Amino acid sequence: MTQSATPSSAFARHRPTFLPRQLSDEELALFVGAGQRRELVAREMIFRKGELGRAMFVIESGTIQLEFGDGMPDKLIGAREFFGELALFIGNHARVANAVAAEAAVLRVIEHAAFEKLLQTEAPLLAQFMRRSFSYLVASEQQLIQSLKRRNEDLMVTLDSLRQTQTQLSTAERLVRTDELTGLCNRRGLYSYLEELRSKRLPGLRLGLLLIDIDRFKQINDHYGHLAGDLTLRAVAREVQQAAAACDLPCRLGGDEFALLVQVKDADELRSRAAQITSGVRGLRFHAPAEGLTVSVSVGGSLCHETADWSAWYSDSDCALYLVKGEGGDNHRVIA
Ligand SMILES: Nc1nc2c(ncn2[C@@H]2O[C@H](COP(=O)(O)OP(=O)(O)OP(=O)(O)O)[C@@H](O)[C@H]2O)c(=O)[nH]1
Repeated sequence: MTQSATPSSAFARHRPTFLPRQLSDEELALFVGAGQRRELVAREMIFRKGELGRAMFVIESGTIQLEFGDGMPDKLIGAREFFGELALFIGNHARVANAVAAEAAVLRVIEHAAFEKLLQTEAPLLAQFMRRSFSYLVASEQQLIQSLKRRNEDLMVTLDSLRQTQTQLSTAERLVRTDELTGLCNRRGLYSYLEELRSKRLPGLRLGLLLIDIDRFKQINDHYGHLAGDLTLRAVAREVQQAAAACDLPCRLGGDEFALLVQVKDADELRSRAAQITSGVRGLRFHAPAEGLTVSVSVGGSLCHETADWSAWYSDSDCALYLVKGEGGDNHRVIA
């Protein structure tokens, strides 16, 4: 490919693509003879995108920059090349790019009337010129379609990786709120649940809090080992989970302490949930390494005052739990 005139240093930095569109000696002579000479200084505008054109241009010397915009790369064209020909082929054609002198240049401007005249006197040469010109335009369109396809593919890949990141983020967010050992919500999960509690309330139901603490859990660890302790925590977590309805939140607050935040009709329903947990845990049976182990829990509960907050609810239920522990555990007590 023969390159056009050297672009100025400003253009060398963001050098656009060169495209071969050089006229033959005969075509050049024809257009130089028929066109008006126009001299341009660097950065002089020839036409703007969207303007209706009625002339084509042949470059005798210098470099012209075609700026298509919309993220398309600019083109630099030079001596013996031409541009703006669609205005003559189609008539009143809106320019598809800005044309600006990249450096001082000399053009031949072929107006509509001059072109019509050439069509009559130099038909074979013009037919050859037009054929070549159309082939070039078709090739450019195909190039454009290819580049749009590539851009579309790149966009799909970016979208895909964004979706993956989104999934990873929501997985990470879920993990941060989940207790690893039992799969229940952890304290952080409980706090974010409390922030949205208002939107989760069901009409006509009271809020109740049960605190569940495993009795003498340290002894279980000491006697049966830490693994058996973990099995116990998982088994108790399942019992707490089973006592929860869809609108309730079972969670592990830490160590051997669990909580169940429920929405119930009254204190009796809260008591029956507490009883379900104590009897469920009492009935647990284990395989090795916790064979022979029996477990019990103490459950303290209270109905939550609507105007109070978590720390007040916790403190009320903890008082009830303290009473059960003081009486030897394996029981429940609900303060209404
Ligand atoms: N296996 C196991 N043990 C844990 C875990 N987290 C805390 N613990 C143990 O749980 C025990 C809790 O002991 P305490 O707070 O004295 O409670 P307790 O022995 O149940 O005493 P009471 O509540 O008064 O009956 C400690 O020995 C902790 O090391 C855990 O994730 N796995």
